[in-house]
Amino acid sequence: MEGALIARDKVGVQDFVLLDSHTSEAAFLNNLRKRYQENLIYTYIGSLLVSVNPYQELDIYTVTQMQLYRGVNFFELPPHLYAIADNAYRVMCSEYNNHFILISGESGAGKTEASKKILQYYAVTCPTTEQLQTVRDRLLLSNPVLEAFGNAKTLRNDNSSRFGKYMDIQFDFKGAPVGGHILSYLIEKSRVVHQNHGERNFHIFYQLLEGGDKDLLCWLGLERNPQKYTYLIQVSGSLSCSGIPEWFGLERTLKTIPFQPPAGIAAVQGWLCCAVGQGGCFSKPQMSPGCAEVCSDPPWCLSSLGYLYFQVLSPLNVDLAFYARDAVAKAIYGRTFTWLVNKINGSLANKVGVLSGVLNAPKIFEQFCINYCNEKLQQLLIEMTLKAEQEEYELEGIEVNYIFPLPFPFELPLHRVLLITNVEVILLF
Ligand SMILES: Nc1ncnc2c1ncn2[C@@H]1O[C@H](COP(=O)(O)OP(=O)(O)OP(=O)(O)O)[C@@H](O)[C@H]1O
Repeated sequence: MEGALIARDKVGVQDFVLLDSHTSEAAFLNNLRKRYQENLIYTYIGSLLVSVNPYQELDIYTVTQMQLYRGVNFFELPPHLYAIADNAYRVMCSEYNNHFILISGESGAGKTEASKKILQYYAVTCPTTEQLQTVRDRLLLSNPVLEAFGNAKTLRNDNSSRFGKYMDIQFDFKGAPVGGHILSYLIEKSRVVHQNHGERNFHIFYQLLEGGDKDLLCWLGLERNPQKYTYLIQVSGSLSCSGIPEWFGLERTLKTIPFQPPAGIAAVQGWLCCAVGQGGCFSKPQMSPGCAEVCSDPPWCLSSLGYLYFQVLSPLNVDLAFYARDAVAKAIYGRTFTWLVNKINGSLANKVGVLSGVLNAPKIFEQFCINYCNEKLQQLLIEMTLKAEQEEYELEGIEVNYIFPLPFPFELPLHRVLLITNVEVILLF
């Protein structure tokens, strides 16, 4: 008995609602710390799961673990992401309604990893046929592609998603995954032309230059040395891809999804031609003072975009021409990303139409929109948990201090608005 109590004390409580002093922040953090020290990274708050990033590989995501959680009642086993995934899936199958899993947290908290683990769980545990395996594989493979083009090293996370992702997985009446589709929003296009000190541009550029074979780079008119490219050398640290999936893996994935290899990377090259040296802008002595020519070298652009060749003579000074060059680079990248998401959606053989949107906005406004979107999702979560509880109390005649509804967006402390960078949503239907 004593041994059991010590063990319980050592790992705290599995569900925060069981904490004696459940309103104390210190007790909450203490419980989280105790469990984290024992590599217990998951704790429930009722049906919500709190996760702490372990920053190390834990032996809790094996197929055996997946089988263990499959079809088991929520609270019968220790808290786990698989329990959440399984519960959403089973309720969807039994009640024939849609479910979503909302994953939110600050940058580097582990949202992307969590969404990948949920997808892996469904890939392993859901019934499937040989034909449906293609959809399943493509769903899993879409991640490395999106990460290559949509993730970058930031000060908080070496593999930070610089876009919001809303993914849905469609199941048939037997519960087999038959399709999916991804909505990406607010790709951080400003990153292609400017990165903060210590941060990097999107992974794809470094991957391509580091791993692409000589013939490919030659065909694309690119040089291996990233120092040649203005947009890639604003970082202070290493330009290599350590810790990030390398080019070879990505190339294999692109073929599986499948992409036409030349088309898949052509737009990247189109963007890089904007980034060469001082960019495509230079002053022409024979032009009147203050004039600059913004020029895209015909062979590069023709081969990259197939049809786009432009030569603009305009009375711009060098600064304005650089500004225009950056705008073109951002537009190309934004469109590339949209195209990529559309392509992935097409390959997922979904029955509903493809939805994909990437907004074009200056950097601060971009961040504002991301925060606004996150706060809206957070509000939805509060609505669906606290409000539902309050209504139940009311029905049962239990007195309660009302904390909902609260006016949006002022109900949340400001630090929260600043810290959250994106939210992952997985919808099951
Ligand atoms: N469950 C986990 N097990 C082991 N390592 C993890 C886990 N979750 C996250 N990590 C580590 O933390 C890093 C950051 O996690 P992740 O990229 O998922 O954060 P994020 O919340 O999606 O961040 P961002 O908002 O910046 O995209 C991962 O690259 C991985 O190294």
